Amino acid sequence: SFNLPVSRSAQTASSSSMNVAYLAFGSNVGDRTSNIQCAIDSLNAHKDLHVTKVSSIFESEPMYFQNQRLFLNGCIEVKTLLSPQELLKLCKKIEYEELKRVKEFDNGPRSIDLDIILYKTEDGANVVLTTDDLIIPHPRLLERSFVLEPLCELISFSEVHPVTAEPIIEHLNQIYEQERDEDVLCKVIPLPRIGGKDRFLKFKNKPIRDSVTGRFSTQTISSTYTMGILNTTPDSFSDGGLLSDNLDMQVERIRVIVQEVLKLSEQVIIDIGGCSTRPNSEQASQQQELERTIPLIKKIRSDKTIPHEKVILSIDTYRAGIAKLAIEAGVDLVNDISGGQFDADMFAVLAEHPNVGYIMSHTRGDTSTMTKLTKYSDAEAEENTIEYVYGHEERGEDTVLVRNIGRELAQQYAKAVEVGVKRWQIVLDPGVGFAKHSMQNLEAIKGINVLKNYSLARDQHFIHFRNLPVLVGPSRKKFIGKITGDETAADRDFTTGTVAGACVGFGADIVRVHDTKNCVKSIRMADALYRQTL
Ligand SMILES: Nc1nc2ncc(COP(=O)(O)O)nc2c(=O)[nH]1
Ligand SMILES: Nc1nc2ncc(COP(=O)(O)O)nc2c(=O)[nH]1
Repeated sequence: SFNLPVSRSAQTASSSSMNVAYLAFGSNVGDRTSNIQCAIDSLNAHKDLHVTKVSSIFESEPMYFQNQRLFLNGCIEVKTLLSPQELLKLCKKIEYEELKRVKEFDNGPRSIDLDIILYKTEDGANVVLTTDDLIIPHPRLLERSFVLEPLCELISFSEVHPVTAEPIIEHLNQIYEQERDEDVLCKVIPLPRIGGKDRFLKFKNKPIRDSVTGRFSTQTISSTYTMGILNTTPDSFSDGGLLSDNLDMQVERIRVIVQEVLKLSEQVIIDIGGCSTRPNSEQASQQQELERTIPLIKKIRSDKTIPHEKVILSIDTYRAGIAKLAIEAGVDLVNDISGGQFDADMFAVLAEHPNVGYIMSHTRGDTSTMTKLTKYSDAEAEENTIEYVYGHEERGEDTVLVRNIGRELAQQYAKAVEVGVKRWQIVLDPGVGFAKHSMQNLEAIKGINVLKNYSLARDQHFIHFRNLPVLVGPSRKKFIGKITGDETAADRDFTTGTVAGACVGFGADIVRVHDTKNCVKSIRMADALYRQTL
């Protein structure tokens, strides 16, 4: 194995006055996401337990007994005063009393399964226990990618398995070495159900071995999402507000976008904006933004001719109040160019809606100052911070910008999960065109895979962006014009298609574009070339 930075958390666990346990959750009966959310809420409600971290959710084929529904799995970290036996009792109570689990047979369907996989006492020592009803570490942990993958989002790379004494992430790599189909997991972002049916954003992640380091990092092999834009602002720089204040025309435009994208995709995302965010633009009032967006969202969602299970709506806003109303009106995603910096209430709104996705973008300052805040260096990295880009050796000059973006997004991420936003809701965005000059925008795009593998260890905190999807919004932006000479935004569509394809090549999972008709083709071509998705 390789010399990994030992994260502070491994050394200072003793400073926490609580025991730390890692639980695995699984569900394949009923409304699986809601079962998972209820189980987490029930655990958190216990006076002697606090849920401190929640992983992504992965959908996977049932292991052992195939003839049943797909499972949703993930892991959580809890701090607790409960002993392992008391914790087991609490898990069983939640499974059988609160979530009415009915155990038909071993490895069979279940509304919820809560397993204790690791348990550390307050001095950081690992518990190793074998009794009739409880074995710690979980005996089947090392054969299950649907447990190890989410667990590796929560623990530092140096965390070792208490029995094998090998880094846990090494055990995951050993599973991936076998290249089994069932280990290609699908990371899902749960969205509001419509008509009692599950709706997700899905990202099928294939473990790819890095030829230099021999380590595995996951690469998305499912189709890249096309996010169409509906700017309802009269001054939006790119389409001059052609559609502003005409609801029927806007719905017609949406119908066209839906039809264009669904020709080549399973789903389409439409981003509805009511307040321009281009540099130095005058900011619409909350009331204006509300009038431009909420009636439109309601009209779309009440339109029976639109296939809502395939049409995913996003609200492009940095205002918590607008986000809340938009969620109530039927949006599935909140797209916040400020990453929660402009409105302190934004994260609380997302924490209340665990089945709404959150696009957390990088920027600095505000729309009137961001063009000047383009100095990126390693000076900002605090001395007690260990940064690491898992699977990539680059930690030199060529990743300074992206590691800065990662560090600043990690700060927002930490605040968000502190308030109760779940990791499974979050999509990252490097913020192309926000607090970056032209060449830096190119670097941000080229560094997407570095951002996806960014990790930061500081004191008690370990944050890894593993499995977080990345959205990029290059469409018609100035950095394109700077290179092609196209002064006006509307002349940049052809080149936006080129850039959209390149974004897929560099690892983007969602690309935000104006000209959906042509860009969805560029994106599909790039999937065929880079993701072997035909
Ligand atoms: N994909 C998937 N397959 C499974 N197969 C069996 C069990 C039974 O697990 P247990 O031994 O902990 O009861 N759990 C899962 C699961 O959570 N996900
Ligand atoms: N997530 C995300 N959202 C965005 N919203 C607006 C704009 C500005 O472009 P527009 O005025 O053409 O919408 N760019 C982004 C972006 O890059 N990422």
